[in-house]
Amino acid sequence: MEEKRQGEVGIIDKWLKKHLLMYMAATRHPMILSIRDGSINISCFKTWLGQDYLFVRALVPFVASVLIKAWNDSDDSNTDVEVILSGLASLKDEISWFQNEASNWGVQLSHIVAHKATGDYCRFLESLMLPEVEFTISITAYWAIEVVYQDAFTHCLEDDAKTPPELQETCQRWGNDEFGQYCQSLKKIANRRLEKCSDDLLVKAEATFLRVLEHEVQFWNMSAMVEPEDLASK
Ligand SMILES: Cc1ncc(CNC=O)c(N)n1
Repeated sequence: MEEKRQGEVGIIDKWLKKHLLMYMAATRHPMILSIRDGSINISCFKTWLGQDYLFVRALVPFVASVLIKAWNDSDDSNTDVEVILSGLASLKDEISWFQNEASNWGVQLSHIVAHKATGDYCRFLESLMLPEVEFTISITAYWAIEVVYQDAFTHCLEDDAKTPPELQETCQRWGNDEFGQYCQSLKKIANRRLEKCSDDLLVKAEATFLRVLEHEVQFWNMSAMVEPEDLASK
């Protein structure tokens, strides 16, 4: 039987256990904890909003490249393509949400300049878009990118969280059940590919997972910095 027996852990769960500290650094970053306990400085949130808008726009061609790889090499490409396509489609809605949210907070998106962490992360996405990067690697990266936000923002919506009301909608964007299900679908595709790939590819995929976590930590670190113009106005 090829099917995994119930209770048997997949490769990704083994990685999560092995790299728990790194995973927690990305999903329980001080910036997330400050949203959850209500102590967040709103100018950090605004920095994050503008920079994440740039990141999400760069995510579109990356997800499109994952889609093409699913179409070309997946062993179960019908369902894989459908899953990835729904993620790609929802990015359109997400970009509109950023534009609307930015206007509500008085953040001028046309004036946003990428900080180093944003540029580094976008260049990493570009490197993964190259045709020679295998589908197994790119779907693993895609799952990791999504699950960090899903896990982090779900944490901000728990019963005992003191997330400020004006940030709840943001947390809902990534902390809702449907997005949780979506991340599970990506995880299933990635696990299926990882179970049957070569040892060499498995090592590469694990390193890619860790690099996503590092970029996520750097991205939160950057967001937690207050913009110079915000300091000047205090
Ligand atoms: C830096 C970063 N990582 C992951 C996500 C979540 N994916 C799409 O929205 C995001 N928005 N930003």
